[in-house]
Amino acid sequence: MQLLGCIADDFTGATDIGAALVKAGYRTAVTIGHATVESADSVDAVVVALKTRTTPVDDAVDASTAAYDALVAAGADRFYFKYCSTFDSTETGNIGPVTDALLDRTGASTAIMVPSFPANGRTVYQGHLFVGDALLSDSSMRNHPLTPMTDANLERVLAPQTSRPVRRIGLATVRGEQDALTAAITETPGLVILDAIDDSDLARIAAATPAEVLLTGGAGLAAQLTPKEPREAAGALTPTPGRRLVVSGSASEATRGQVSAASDRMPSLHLDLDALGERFDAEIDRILDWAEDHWAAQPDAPVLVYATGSAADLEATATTREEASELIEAALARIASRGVDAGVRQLIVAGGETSGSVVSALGITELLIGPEIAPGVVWANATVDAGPTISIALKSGNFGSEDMFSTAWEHLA
Ligand SMILES: Nc1ncnc2c1ncn2[C@@H]1O[C@H](COP(=O)(O)OP(=O)(O)O)[C@@H](O)[C@H]1O
Ligand SMILES: O=C(O)[C@@H](O)C(=O)COP(=O)(O)O
Repeated sequence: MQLLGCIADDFTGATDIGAALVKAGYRTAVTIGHATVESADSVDAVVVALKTRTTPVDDAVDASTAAYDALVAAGADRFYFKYCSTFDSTETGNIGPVTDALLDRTGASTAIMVPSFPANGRTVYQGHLFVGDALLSDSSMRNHPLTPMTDANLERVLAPQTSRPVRRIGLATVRGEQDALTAAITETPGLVILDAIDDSDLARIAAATPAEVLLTGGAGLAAQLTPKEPREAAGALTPTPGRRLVVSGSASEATRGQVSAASDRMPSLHLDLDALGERFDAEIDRILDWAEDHWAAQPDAPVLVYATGSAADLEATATTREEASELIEAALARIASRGVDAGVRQLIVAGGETSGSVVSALGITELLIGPEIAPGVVWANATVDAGPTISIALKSGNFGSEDMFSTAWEHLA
């Protein structure tokens, strides 16, 4: 038996890697933050979705090692720590500390660090992470509300987060002889950052990395792994008919473009943080009444509730960013859950942290991966609080085409 155990540091990342593994031919289960992996016997990979990207280091380490233990109990014998393709982290973690803890737990001496995701424009060259044609530090990630990324040099970002040596392997070695690449990966213990600028680089890295080395990175590398017995990629899901809702807590550039495109095409409501801060419950009631009017008038049309439409919104509140972000996540989680009570069966959630809050509020424990909407974004089916099944798409901040809030529904058909 060979079961790949993946630990994802946020929920959008979990569906991102789940989709990549399904495409690579793995039968894959995505479980939400809980330790029992019920379907392990019938799958080739299990992804445990955590919400540890921005939690305190100790909490992230505890949750990740608990997930690791559950995966071992389920029979996993190879491990993958999935973090963001833009290496989202703070000065203290959590990429370095979680990698260290997983190395301690597995007994492996080496971890490869491979955030590249070429299909979404994330590439690593000379140890520097690019987003499209810009260095990470010149991309919109520089202004992320929770994990601003102001340095594209991955060695410099990672070194303060880990107690182990950090080194890197350049593109010439990645593109050279496989044996030499394997030797370069394993020659000394530590965390090894690898250059990769297209999928064939990732395929070479996947092929050259021995099974005992801890895999870490974005979903791009996962798409190049090969299961023992490759299966056909997942087919279409059976969508549940019902109302459609988009909740967006993401402040990322791509989401802002999607919000702006959607405002011309569907009823859209911008969260009023001051009103939420002063009278949370009454404001949620008002938003649900507003949505109900639109659903009643046009049952198939989606409605959008969003936190940030422009970069200026990030500065516009009287509260601190942390308070604003907590308020937004709480509000969108409540709106999604009240929406499901009101008949929403097709739901898009934009933002990784936001997805964590919404999925937890809905009591979802497992996601069944379905059709792709865009690279890294998929529909999944999930049971809400042991009640209705809904189709849900967890959209990472910077993924998806500009019109996806109005076109994603077509992929469910
Ligand atoms: N206008 C705003 N002011 C403060 N925080 C915000 C604002 N808009 C969004 N946020 C917060 O920023 C975070 C965005 O993170 P996330 O949901 O992961 O989105 P992304 O996938 O774009 O990174 C969330 O915690 C959200 O509540
Ligand atoms: O690897 C990626 O880029 C995504 O899977 C991801 O983790 C994105 O995070 P959010 O932008 O916070 O959704």
